[in-house]
Amino acid sequence: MDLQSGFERPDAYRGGVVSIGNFDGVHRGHQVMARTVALRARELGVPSVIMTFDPHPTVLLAPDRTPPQLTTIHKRAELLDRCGIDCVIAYPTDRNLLQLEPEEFFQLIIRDELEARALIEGPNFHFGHRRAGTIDTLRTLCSQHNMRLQILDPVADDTGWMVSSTDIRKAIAEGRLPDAADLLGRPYSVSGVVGSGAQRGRHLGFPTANLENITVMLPPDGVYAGRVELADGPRLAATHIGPNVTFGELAKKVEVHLLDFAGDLYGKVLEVTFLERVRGTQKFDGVDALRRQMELDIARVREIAG
Ligand SMILES: Cc1cc2nc3c(=O)[nH]c(=O)nc-3n(C[C@H](O)[C@H](O)[C@H](O)COP(=O)(O)O)c2cc1C
Ligand SMILES: Nc1ncnc2c1ncn2[C@@H]1O[C@H](COP(=O)(O)OP(=O)(O)O)[C@@H](O)[C@H]1O
Repeated sequence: MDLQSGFERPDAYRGGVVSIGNFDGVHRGHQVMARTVALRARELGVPSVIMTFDPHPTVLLAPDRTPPQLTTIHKRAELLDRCGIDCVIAYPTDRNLLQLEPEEFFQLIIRDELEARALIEGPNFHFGHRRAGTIDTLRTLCSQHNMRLQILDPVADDTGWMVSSTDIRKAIAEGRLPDAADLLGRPYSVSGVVGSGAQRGRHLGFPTANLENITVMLPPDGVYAGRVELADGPRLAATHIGPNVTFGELAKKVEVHLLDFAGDLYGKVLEVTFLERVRGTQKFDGVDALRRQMELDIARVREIAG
């Protein structure tokens, strides 16, 4: 799969079946769209293309209202690849792009740059300056230019509600990780690079890999059951998010204790899933009390994730 920052290698995307959107989270609705794009492209023998934006347009338009991201651009590309997408364009959002009127966006991006053969979008697609372009605008422009357009039905959750990145963010913010997983079609996960901490974990009997450089949303402080995929197979993971209040620390950390594992993880990239919240962060009266609780946490992780 080809991940491009902007319009770098036109051969990989020109003349394809295209869908444009943020695709943050690549949730069940996005997956249906991406698979439909891939299927139509195979039928026509052309590339399947997703054009997305990195950063999210609201980073420029309303930085204080920018929602936390659910997926990095690399994770988005990986998940879209699994849906059969050939090329992901991560457009480095700039003011010029956001100023384009819907008709200009259609002409300059969809026709001149992408040379799209067909477009596939969801029912709430908007495009151009101030999101002025609607599905109706798009229908008119596509029929004027003889371009095929397919609008997909919304994908709903069990209660009939449309799956959305907003609801997934809400579920994660409230610690409802099983609900987030239902909407995503997989457990929520974050990736980080293992850095060094206070070197206390090994003395507690529970070494923890401290994950740094996490750029996506985190669930609320507390302990989580999950898994980590290592080169030699999966491991259960007890993850703590929050400050080590028992030791008088204030800095928020994300630390993963891998069950049934011993080895050096420094500098490695780990992706940890969050299956269920076990409890909140607590301040314990000393190391022994914390250790006893961590033993209970780990037993719980085995029940949930094992
Ligand atoms: C499963 C688990 C639960 C934890 N729960 C708490 C907690 O409730 N309160 C707290 O202060 N620290 C908690 N911690 C964090 C420990 O204090 C931390 O791992 C330890 O101080 C080691 O820090 P270090 O990695 O910087 O050496 C938890 C860690 C794990 C792995
Ligand atoms: N079961 C394990 N889970 C997590 N990390 C482990 C494990 N076994 C060994 N390690 C290694 O030990 C390090 C953590 O030890 P710790 O004493 O908590 O130090 P630090 O404070 O630097 O995180 C991890 O970064 C990893 O390299």
